[in-house]
Amino acid sequence: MSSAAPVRFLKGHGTENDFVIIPDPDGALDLPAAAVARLCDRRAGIGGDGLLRVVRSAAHPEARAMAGEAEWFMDYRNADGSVAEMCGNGVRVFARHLARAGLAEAGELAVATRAGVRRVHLAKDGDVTVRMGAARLPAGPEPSVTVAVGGRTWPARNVNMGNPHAVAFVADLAHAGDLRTAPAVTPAAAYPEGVNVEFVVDRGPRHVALRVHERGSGETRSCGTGACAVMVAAARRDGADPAADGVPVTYTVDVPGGRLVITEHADGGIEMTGPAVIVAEGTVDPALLTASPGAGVPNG
Ligand SMILES: N[C@@H](CCC[C@H](N)C(=O)O)C(=O)O
Repeated sequence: MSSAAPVRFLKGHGTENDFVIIPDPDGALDLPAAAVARLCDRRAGIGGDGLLRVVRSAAHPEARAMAGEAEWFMDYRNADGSVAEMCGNGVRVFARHLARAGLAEAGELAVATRAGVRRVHLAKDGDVTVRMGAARLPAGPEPSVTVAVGGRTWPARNVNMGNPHAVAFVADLAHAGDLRTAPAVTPAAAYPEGVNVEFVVDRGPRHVALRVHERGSGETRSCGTGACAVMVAAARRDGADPAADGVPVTYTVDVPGGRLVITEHADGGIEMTGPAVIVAEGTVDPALLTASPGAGVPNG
């Protein structure tokens, strides 16, 4: 262990989309992309699909304007260290951590994210519900982008949940292959900041299942924003549009790591319910945050 003070962490997941949680209330930690990637490394670090830094909104330049509405800012990073606007599973786990740590009351809670303030409802135990905001997608029922893996291509819907998604309905989830590399999405100009790609099959009426390749993380066991994007794409495909019909619609979305239940309301707002679990906590050797790439962390 290096002589600098150890850094506290927790580990949590939502439908097995797993996160390193770093409490940093005053925004005092230097967390460059390389340090985040080392913390998320599953062999040489703690391991996670992403990292949730827990910072007071007032202490973070990107969140200061939201401080009156939401005391805490979810500074979300992907496993490669890149910054993302929003993480749907992450925000449930973030809220669970706040309540468990006595930093927020169970019940209604606002969390600042780069995509804006998200309202969370959590009981002491059990599932957590998040108001995810409205989806943004091109008008009309037609897919506007194409996803390709191996020799196969599919039409896909461009759905923005604060972060970008391409949703492709496929005959079999196995057709997505091993997803070790990112699927090709065209036109690339539709996603100047990169894209998360969801592959979807039907499981029954208003019930679908997905696999996802996440921007900055690779294939994960779940993606909350992705599941919301899938729900909206499935609803439009099925002829349902609550903002136009005035009738809310609910889908069950199975992910490799569990199940999410998602409702689109008549005001366009999307509500997602799913689990959020903290599984461990401890301290990290601060050398992990400063080690040069490939150097590893010295023992002792
Ligand atoms: N797993 C998250 C999404 C995390 C961000 C994503 N990889 C991106 O870069 O947009 C979720 O649960 O929504």
